[in-house]
Amino acid sequence: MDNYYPVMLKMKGKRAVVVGGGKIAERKIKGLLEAGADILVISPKVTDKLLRLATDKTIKWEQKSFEPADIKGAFLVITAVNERAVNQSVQDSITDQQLFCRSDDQGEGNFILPSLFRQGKLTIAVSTSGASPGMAKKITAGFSSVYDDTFGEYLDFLDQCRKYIRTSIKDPDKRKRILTEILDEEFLNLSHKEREERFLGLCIERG
Ligand SMILES: C[C@@]1(CC(=O)O)C2=NC(=C\c3[nH]c(c(CCC(=O)O)c3CC(=O)O)Cc3[nH]c(c(CC(=O)O)c3CCC(=O)O)/C=C3\N/C(=C\2)[C@@H](CCC(=O)O)[C@]3(C)CC(=O)O)/[C@H]1CCC(=O)O
Ligand SMILES: NC(=O)c1ccc[n+]([C@@H]2O[C@H](COP(=O)([O-])OP(=O)(O)OC[C@H]3O[C@@H](n4cnc5c(N)ncnc54)[C@H](O)[C@@H]3O)[C@@H](O)[C@H]2O)c1
Repeated sequence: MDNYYPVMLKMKGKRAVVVGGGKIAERKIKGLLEAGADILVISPKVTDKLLRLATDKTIKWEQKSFEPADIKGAFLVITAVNERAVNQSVQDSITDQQLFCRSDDQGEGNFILPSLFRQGKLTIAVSTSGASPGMAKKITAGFSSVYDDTFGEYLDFLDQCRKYIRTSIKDPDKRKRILTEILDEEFLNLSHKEREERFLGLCIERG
């Protein structure tokens, strides 16, 4: 089997159409919302949560059965309908340029979704290539004890340091050395102030 090719998609403002408004659609929409997508749901019925999101205009909902015109111009389409024939008609309407996930039949779409763990800027995506979504979920659940809030703050610190180094230190070897040194575990357990002091010290020593 060919492996899937993992990517991190920019979805901000991009049209994502979700066909179906049940439990599975709700779960897929959660991830799309976190990525700032422009979400349109096509479904005769939606869950209470999706109804609230539609009422406060966080998502758009057209209360109707699927028709091919609904996905025209969409960047990404997910179908999660409890009737195979409807999911098939969505698939039949997809163009070669559209990203398409078919929730009831892995082999038929051109992408699948991983299970996600997020902590600040850290995202860990786990896929079993469709072998066992339940196992993917079990694996991601294990990361919460390893990467806590402190790690999220540390990653923000690394982000700031990297931006500073990229503009202030011209020598690529020095850059690389400092960027490697701030990955040392000792930094994780320092306070924000202590981290900044250690970092500036390193820049002076190595720079
Ligand atoms: C990871 C996660 C992400 C998400 O949904 O956002 C996700 N499924 C999750 C859970 C889950 N899904 C299912 C169960 C019941 C147990 C079981 O069947 O094993 C559970 C467990 C549960 O709900 O606890 C049933 C199921 N799933 C698919 C099919 C159809 C098929 O296999 O063809 C059927 C049978 C439907 C039926 O019976 O008719 C297909 C897919 N599900 C995928 C993703 C993609 C592969 C991911 C991978 O690489 O492993 C893929 C291929 C396409 C896609 O949907 O993207 C999410 C965990 C979220 C979290 O982390 O909380
Ligand atoms: N990929 C996954 O992670 C995963 C997990 C479990 C189940 N599934 C599969 O996903 C599908 C959806 O499951 P669910 O539990 O959300 O079902 P559900 O019954 O809760 O929801 C189905 C939704 O489809 C809508 N619908 C019905 N006919 C429609 C039409 N013609 N046009 C548009 N919308 C229509 C319904 O109004 C409803 O909102 C099922 O096929 C299920 O087997 C996928």
